[in-house]
Amino acid sequence: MPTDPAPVPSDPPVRPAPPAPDPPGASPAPVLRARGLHKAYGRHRVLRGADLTVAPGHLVAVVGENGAGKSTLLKALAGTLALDRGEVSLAGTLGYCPQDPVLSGSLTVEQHLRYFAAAHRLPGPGRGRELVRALGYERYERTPAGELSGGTRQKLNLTLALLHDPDVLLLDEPYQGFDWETYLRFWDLVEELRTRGKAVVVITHLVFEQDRFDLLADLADGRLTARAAAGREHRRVDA
Ligand SMILES: Nc1ncnc2c1ncn2[C@@H]1O[C@H](COP(=O)(O)OP(=O)(O)OP(=O)(O)O)[C@@H](O)[C@H]1O
Repeated sequence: MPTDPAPVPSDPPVRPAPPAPDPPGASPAPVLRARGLHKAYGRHRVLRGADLTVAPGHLVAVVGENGAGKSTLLKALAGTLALDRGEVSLAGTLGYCPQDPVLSGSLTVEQHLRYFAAAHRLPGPGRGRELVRALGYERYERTPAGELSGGTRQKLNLTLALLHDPDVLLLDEPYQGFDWETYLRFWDLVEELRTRGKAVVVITHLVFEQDRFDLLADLADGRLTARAAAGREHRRVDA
């Protein structure tokens, strides 16, 4: 009688190979990449093929004339505005601080921290309280947002964007209304994020601050070009 063939041992499960480490000197993979962004409002073509690549730990300034489309670009990167064409890819979590704070006037600062912490499934408002202290407005924790000054509302706006410690932070003129002390605290905070490998994209008009940034991306005619330190040479920012 023929005997059953011996069972063939099955192949060991195939595991995906771990990602190869970056070779020394190689640039890290981008955490945010935008390609060929197009956006028109009616017949007004605001973005016309804008490209942007942001590496972890990089601080990028988006500059440009009033009406150049900087806020439109940031909304498109944040995914809050539908593009006509183009692609945005994000490798990580996102925090977005729009120009106009989206706060509930009747809720206190503390209540905002709690609600947003719950929305992000954080264990509690601990990180929010740290940020409130870092930006120096802890005396307003029990004040309803509707009674805060413009600058303090902006601090709360920034705190909420940072609450979940995002990998990429998009800031639309974040320091409008900040006093000098808060402005300095803001930059300390950004430096701390950067040293932890977080990427930060800031719309700014403060071009005298250019030494702070890894890249100064100039938006004109719907496209971004990198402004060299001397402010003269331009190249595309999709390297
Ligand atoms: N929802 C909208 N509908 C129609 N036009 C719009 C809309 N939002 C922006 N625009 C127009 O698109 C252009 C770009 O606006 P955007 O706010 O993106 O510019 P910006 O560079 O951020 O300006 P600023 O420096 O003044 O803040 C402007 O001409 C603006 O009037």
